[in-house]
Amino acid sequence: MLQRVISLTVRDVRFQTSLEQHGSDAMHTDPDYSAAYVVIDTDCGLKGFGLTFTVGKGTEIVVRAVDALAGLVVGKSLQEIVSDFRGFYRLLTSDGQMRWLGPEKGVIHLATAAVLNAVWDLWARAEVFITCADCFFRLPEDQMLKEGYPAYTTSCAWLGYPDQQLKQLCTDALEGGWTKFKVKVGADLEDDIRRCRLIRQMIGPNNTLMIDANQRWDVDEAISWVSRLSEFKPLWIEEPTSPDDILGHAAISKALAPLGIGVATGEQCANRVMFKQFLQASALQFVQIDSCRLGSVNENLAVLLMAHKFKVPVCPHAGGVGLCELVQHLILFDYICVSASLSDRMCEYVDHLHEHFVNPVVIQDAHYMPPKDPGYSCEMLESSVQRHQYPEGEAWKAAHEQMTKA
Ligand SMILES: C[C@H](O)[C@@H](O)[C@@H](O)[C@H](O)C(=O)O
Ligand SMILES: [Mg+2]
Repeated sequence: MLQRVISLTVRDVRFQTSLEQHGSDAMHTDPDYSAAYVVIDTDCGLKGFGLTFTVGKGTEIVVRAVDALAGLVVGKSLQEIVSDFRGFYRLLTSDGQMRWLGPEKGVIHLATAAVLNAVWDLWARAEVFITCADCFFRLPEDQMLKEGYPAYTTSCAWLGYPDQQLKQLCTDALEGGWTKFKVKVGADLEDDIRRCRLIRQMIGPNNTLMIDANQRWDVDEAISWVSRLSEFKPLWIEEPTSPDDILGHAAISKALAPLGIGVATGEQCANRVMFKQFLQASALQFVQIDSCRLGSVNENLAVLLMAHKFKVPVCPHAGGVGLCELVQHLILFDYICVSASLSDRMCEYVDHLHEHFVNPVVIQDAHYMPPKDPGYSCEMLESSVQRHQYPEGEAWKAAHEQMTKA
């Protein structure tokens, strides 16, 4: 058997996280964590699972884009794909007609990520992975197996959470061994001051605080707003302004450096070319790769190598639905094969929706423990997919009925 791809299906799967304000921030006030979920079937029965993350409406557009790319995958053998993976990547991103939709940005690139994530999953399941015998790689690998990769939590302080909930979640997280916390900011300065003060008081001076504005400000506004929050000693301000404004980020970085605050960005950084310029312009101090925004493992590896060259730490964006499951592979690769450093490095963790995965992430003592099952860890439980498929799944039918009653 050639492991030839015989079909590629994609489904629109959405979770009603907005009901309880999970995932809310200054720009995305009612996110329903969602995925365009891809399954690749091969002639030998082996399957590959992939997804890209979205926040609700519009997932159907990503689904259509995946459908449009499917013809480039179906009929190919896995061998044909991986023996020239660069060529295959270019086939998906450089189709003479479809590249007009990007190139390598927006909906079409999210779709590319979903497809390629499934191809990587298929490849990983097909191969018996050979552990690196080389003693340099061996050491970091053993360390990861024993201790795991350090994580930080964003789950305590979504923007829509009331103070009481924030306090409770923070207390629980501290008890659970968490030492690094991210707080959403950017909608109202007085609220931010109150919430940051509360969290800083609870976590004490030695734990780490990060703040995230999700692109809410102009450049000057970002500098003055964050300066007002500097007394709470955040390690970074994340996405202070438009994700495309490289020189704006450089100006913010320069202005905040004397306050000891770095700039982090990447969850909406369109592609490796943008990352290259961010790095060249000293516009970020923390690289936040994203497993679904960039073109899967292929493009993320390019960014990891560039970050290493520029000596900028990588702290991946995760959370959403399935992002933790995916990105743990990338950050482990970064540590074992590229950076071998944990200095200023940590991977985001968000405590939602893991129960819908066949092999959910394992967190121990605020660390990601290396996944043991073959593949890219984003196979969802079929029962969850069916229940949450939009709009026909039971979860959505029930929601719709409730809305029509009200
Ligand atoms: C809408 C989402 O929850 C975002 O708020 C989230 O990705 C966030 O920016 C993060 O850094 O985790
Ligand atoms: Mg963010």
